[in-house]
Amino acid sequence: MSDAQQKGHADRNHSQSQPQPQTASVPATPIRFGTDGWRAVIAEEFTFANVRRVAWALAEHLEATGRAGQGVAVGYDCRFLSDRFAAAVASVLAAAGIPVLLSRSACPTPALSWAVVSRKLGAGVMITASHNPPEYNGFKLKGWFGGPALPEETRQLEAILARQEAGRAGAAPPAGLDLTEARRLGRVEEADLVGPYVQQLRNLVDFERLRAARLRLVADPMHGAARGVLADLLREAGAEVTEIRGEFNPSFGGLAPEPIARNLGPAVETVRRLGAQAALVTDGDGDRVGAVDATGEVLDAQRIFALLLQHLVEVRGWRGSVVKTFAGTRMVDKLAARYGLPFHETPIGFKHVCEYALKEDVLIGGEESGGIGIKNHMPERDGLLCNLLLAEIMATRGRTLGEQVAALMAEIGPHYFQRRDLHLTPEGKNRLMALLRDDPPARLAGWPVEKVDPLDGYKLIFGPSRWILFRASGTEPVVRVYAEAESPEEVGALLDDGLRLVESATR
Ligand SMILES: O=P(O)(O)OC[C@H]1O[C@H](O)[C@H](O)[C@@H](O)[C@@H]1O
Repeated sequence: MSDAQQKGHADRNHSQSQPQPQTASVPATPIRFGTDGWRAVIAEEFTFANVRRVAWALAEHLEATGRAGQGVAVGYDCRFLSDRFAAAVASVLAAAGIPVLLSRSACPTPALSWAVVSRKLGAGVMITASHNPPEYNGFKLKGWFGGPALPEETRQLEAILARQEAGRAGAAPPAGLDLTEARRLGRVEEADLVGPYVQQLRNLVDFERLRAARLRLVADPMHGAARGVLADLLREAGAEVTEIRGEFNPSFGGLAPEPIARNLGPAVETVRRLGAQAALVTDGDGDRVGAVDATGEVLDAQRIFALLLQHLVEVRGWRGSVVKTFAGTRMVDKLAARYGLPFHETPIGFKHVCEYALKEDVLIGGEESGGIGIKNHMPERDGLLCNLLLAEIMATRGRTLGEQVAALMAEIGPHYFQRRDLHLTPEGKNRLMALLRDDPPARLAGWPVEKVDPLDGYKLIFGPSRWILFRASGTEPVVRVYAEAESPEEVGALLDDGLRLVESATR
């Protein structure tokens, strides 16, 4: 990168002796990276001392992999103290002699990722707990390619953390360099990460087509890091936009910033009241997409994934393989087969999609949770880009999203989906998983189980269009039960019977 990086690199050898260790107790629970990064409750486990520990371990990891000199981008979302945690990360990395590009303001996660890719940095750190409730914060690690660090990399980082903690015997990690001093030494450079990212989105989306359509839209960033950014882009694209939940509000108005039906009441209400053509929604850090149709019905990410795949192939004429994680809809399998595209299914976590994107030409990769990434950008989810493409679909087809889904289902068959999140005790969770492993039911809701797939949790499969999956979340203390079938009633029946199974296993 810039001079700052160069200087920081040159200073690196002298820096190890500068930071002065402070004394503090060892964290009660070991720091673990879950489905995507380390998440914890603010002030309980997510403390400045622990954030510094993770940053210090990251510095060692980057030295070991030879990427330290390339520098690290550090960004943050709109959560409580996120800017301060990001500054703590920057100061520790700077103390280790690593050049840091620190975001000047809160930014969406894909903007941070784009900074890593476009400036060819060694890694990225995003302070965010994504879609989790307001009491959480987190540390997402991005690899040099912009996407979530691969499983092997997070394992190495955890191992370094464990070793450093054992060796440190109660002392806190170095406090880091004072930021003013770090800036003076050229080890920390502050920059606008949003502007260059917005420019990249302009290159990827058909703004002319959007301008001609003059859509009426609601933009709902859920008080998250895409606030202002998505709405401004849509306005630039000629849409008449009403932004809701765009104020800075680290308590997220009492709803978790996860774009699923139970949190989308305000978007549904606004679409209905204004007669808008859709609401386009992003999660707390802008890497997930959600939407509400003109009818006020929530469009889940399964349908969004299918619409985007269809658009990229049929309208853009793009090709490449299709990757979905384990809870993804069968619509995607069907479309990949219909278009003759290679198809892969992975465990949950976009890092697994990234593994494919790094070794082959992936057209689109995505998840039930709303994290979807496309080719010609970066191997990373991008909620803003997906929303702009949804607008592009409406503009191209001259239809609402709901009408486009209906047209698609008329071609490939009906697909309905629902997810329930259950708060079980750790023992309850273990008993449920043991039952599914050792003695899964032969039937559920009247359908015979054809296969049990243990790729991530346990998926009971009933033919080509019905399944139910039981799986422990890696980011929240819940067990998720996902089901897909041919009608909402069938999904309801599967979930009811699935929940009875959970009850009997955990009683
Ligand atoms: O179901 P969970 O383990 O909580 O994971 C849900 C999601 O969490 C994070 O957002 C990850 O980045 C995603 O890849 C994953 O799909």
